[in-house]
Amino acid sequence: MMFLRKIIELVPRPYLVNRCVFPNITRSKHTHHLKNVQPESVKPFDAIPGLTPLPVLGPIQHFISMIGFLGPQKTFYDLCKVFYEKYGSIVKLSIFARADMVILYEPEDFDQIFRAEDICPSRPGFQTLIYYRTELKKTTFDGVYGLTTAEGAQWRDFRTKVNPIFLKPKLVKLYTPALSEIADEMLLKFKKQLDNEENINKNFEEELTKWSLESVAYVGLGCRIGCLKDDLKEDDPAKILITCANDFLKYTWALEFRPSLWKYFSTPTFKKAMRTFDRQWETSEFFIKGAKRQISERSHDIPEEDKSIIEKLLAVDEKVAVMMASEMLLAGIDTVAFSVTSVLYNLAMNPEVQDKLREEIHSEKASKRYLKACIKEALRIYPVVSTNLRRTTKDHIVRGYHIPAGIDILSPNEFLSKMEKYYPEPTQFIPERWIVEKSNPLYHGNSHPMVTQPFGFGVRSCIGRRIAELEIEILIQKLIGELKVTWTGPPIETETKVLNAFKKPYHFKFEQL
Ligand code: HEM
Repeated sequence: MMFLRKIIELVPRPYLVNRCVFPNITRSKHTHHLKNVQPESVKPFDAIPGLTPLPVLGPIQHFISMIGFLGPQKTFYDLCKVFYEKYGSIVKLSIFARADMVILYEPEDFDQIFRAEDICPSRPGFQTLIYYRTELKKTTFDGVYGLTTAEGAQWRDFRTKVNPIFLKPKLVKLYTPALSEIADEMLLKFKKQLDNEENINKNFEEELTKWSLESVAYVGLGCRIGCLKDDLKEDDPAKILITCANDFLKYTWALEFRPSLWKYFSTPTFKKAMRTFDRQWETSEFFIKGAKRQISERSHDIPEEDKSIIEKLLAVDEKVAVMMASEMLLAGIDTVAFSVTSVLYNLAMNPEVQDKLREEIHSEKASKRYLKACIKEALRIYPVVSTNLRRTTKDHIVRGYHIPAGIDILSPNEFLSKMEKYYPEPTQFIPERWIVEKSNPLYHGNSHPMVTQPFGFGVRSCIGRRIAELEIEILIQKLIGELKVTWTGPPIETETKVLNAFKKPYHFKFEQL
């Protein structure tokens, strides 16, 4: 700390950025005793087992390869497993310049906290994006901070405005035609390359990302943006959005999950991140203006229930509309592309499941029961978000320990979802568990309902869930309806880069039926 202070003293004031003070990062004193509770019956927060922090650095020594027992290459899943095996059901992590974290491994325990916090839940967002919106561009955003970064009343107001629009029953009917058209184009792209397996696998992630951006952009902006064009130029606004989405994760990972001094200095990566946020916002505004023009040029008014998400958002408030679109373009791309890859990989590895699904797709029945079960099962085994998170806003007692306000509570959903305790044959892809009767030992209801939560929990859960599910269902129906997919390599592995990601290379093989 002394060393840091010395450097800061040497730097001329205008170059110093005060990013050290973040809202909600402090917690109430651990020695503080809860009202109405016998002090001796409640163990203090600091008594929770976990990583022993070094002064100033926190438990960083555990993450340094060769010194600690963790090593730097682990996924969140691996970390959760190591902590559980070493410390048990409740684990504390203290990391320099972050709020203290507690991982709770018993679903009843995080259920208790998540429910008690579900009136206006706090979930710490990406600190760089929060800084950009609430400090650097404070006057531009003027209190409209979006769902991913807003907290308290600002989050509640925003969510109250957008919830009815996202939850309207006609959403599926409204967007199915356009999303089907986009999925058809994607299918055509695959079909054109069937005999070039190498090419398909090399470009697989990029092509899926373009499809998911095109799909979510249609919903968020109300128009096709042209991501699926073969000759996308670097300065095409669609290409800019793809680059911004990639860079967003790249820079967030570097600044917030790796050692970085961005809170004290404008490091080169920090400057690039701010430029990315600028470009992403300007491009969202550009597309929203286009959508606005199209709506105003329309000669007739259409019934309220047929109005698109964007038209309804614009009627609420233009700033909310741009912010919501901008967030959809960040949150709705890699999440959906990863989930589709997960479904396809599991179908490729389980040909009998794939055949059964294809039978449902080709049947005259309107039911998508088995398709939905396949998606649920893929998200259970490979969720894009490994752990859910809430920051406590009040005191709690869990397992006899005092947890004060300001603590980040992690529910290790991916880890729990692969435990025999909750699901028989937990690593096997068995979509039937989501549809069998209660009497069947596979029945998913035998597990605790909080164990598998790929879209999060309660009033702060994913607002894009229905859109994501619709996009995935439509694309999988098209692909599996016409193509047979197999996997020709060793089992796929994941890595954690902010979100879960699949390690390359891919080994998909698609064949025309
Ligand atoms: C399969 C795809 C997706 C998965 C697995 C997923 C998962 C999640 C999860 C776990 C959360 C945190 C929820 C919580 O804290 O309880 C979340 C939040 C969010 N997601 Fe998604 N998501 C997906 C797709 C999308 C899409 C397509 C959009 C945009 C339309 C979107 C927009 C958001 C937003 C804005 C939030 C913040 C909500 C809030 O804090 O009020 N997501 N998502």
